[in-house]
Amino acid sequence: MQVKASDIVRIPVRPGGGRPYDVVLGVGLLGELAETVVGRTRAAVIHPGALRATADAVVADLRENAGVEAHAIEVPDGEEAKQLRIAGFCWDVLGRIGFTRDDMVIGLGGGTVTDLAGFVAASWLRGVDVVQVPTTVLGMVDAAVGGKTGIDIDAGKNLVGAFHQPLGVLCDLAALESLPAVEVRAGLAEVVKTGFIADAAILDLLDADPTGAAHLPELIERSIRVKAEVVSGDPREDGRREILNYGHTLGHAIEKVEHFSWRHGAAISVGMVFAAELSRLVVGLDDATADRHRELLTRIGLPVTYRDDRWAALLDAMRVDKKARGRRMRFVGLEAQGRTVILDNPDAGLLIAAFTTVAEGR
Ligand SMILES: NC(=O)c1ccc[n+]([C@@H]2O[C@H](COP(=O)([O-])OP(=O)(O)OC[C@H]3O[C@@H](n4cnc5c(N)ncnc54)[C@H](O)[C@@H]3O)[C@@H](O)[C@H]2O)c1
Ligand SMILES: O=C(O)C(=O)C[C@@H](O)[C@H](O)[C@H](O)COP(=O)(O)O
Ligand SMILES: [Zn+2]
Repeated sequence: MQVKASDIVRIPVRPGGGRPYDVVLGVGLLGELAETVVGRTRAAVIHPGALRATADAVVADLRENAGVEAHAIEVPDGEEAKQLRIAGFCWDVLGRIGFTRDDMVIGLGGGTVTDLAGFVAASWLRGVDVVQVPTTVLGMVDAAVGGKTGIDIDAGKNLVGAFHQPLGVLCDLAALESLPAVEVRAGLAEVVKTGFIADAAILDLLDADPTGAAHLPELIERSIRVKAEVVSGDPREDGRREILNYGHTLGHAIEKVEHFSWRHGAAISVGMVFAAELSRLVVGLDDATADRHRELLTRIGLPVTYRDDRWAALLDAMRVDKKARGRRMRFVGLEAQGRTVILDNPDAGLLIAAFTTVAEGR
């Protein structure tokens, strides 16, 4: 997708008592990376195969313009990267190249790679610096910002990880030119989430152009601003940050049941429709807002239904969601657009009723 944006925008993230950083958004920013590694001895650029050429260019730039010993670490595409085996491979490489505490990891790729690179940085020597360079819409608007890092295990999505804030986030909109449309749509799911939980203008922009093309820089900037504000106030998810999990309880369960073959954005699209229906049943979310979920996500081209024969497995998966406490399942719900509420231990019958509205016979 061709993206035009004239200015460079810096969005501050001030995570509690932690180190402040900026999310930098603009076109042609990769050159800024060298400045962030000057003075270090080594940098490791973790990237997927799809971005090999970009990673090679970054490595060459860091060697020539920052004078560091730069290494590319290629990992599998997509969710395959978020595996213990792949984290182990990255640790092995860091060990082999003698990576020390003042060296720097760079996560170059979509949300899967920024989650993995962040986790590798959080765990290597108990924590080294990471700069995130997201190259998907989803990575820019959500995954690379806020320091949630992690990997998947058989028991579920993101169950092993750490909070580890990056030193900075560089969103080069030029990267999106090679991003397939299906990945843009997946990223728009998190943008829609941000619209429903916080910024109504996002929903209006997407209503006007559900491809996102006409307003992509503005949609990305608005979403990052919301995420930056939320994680600044609650970096370790002690409370308000949970709102960013809207649609994720069922969404993550679908990802697990589908053995991580669904795109994250597609799964949380269904998850948001479910959360809206549950909100309609439990806290009286108005019909127009609830219906707007299905309408808008469908117009974007995201799924809003899921097979009806997996409810038991989905329930099991939802019980190990990170928001659960003891035997109580907890969901992020909506009382109205922009007004989130925790739905604490909803009645089992209401959960099934909400699921019925997204269930599709096989
Ligand atoms: N940590 C967080 O706060 C957070 C937030 C949201 C999502 N996530 C995680 O993010 C992941 C999803 O991220 P995603 O949607 O970016 O998927 P992804 O990382 O799998 O990227 C999608 C695909 O696009 C390719 N790609 C990436 N950039 C490209 C480019 N510029 N041009 C062409 N191809 C490119 C990738 O190789 C991959 O095949 C999930 O694992 C999800 O759990 C994390
Ligand atoms: O940043 C957050 O906080 C989020 O919840 C953002 C989500 O979009 C993202 O998918 C996140 O990885 C989910 O986290 P988890 O704690 O539910 O694994
Ligand atoms: Zn998400």
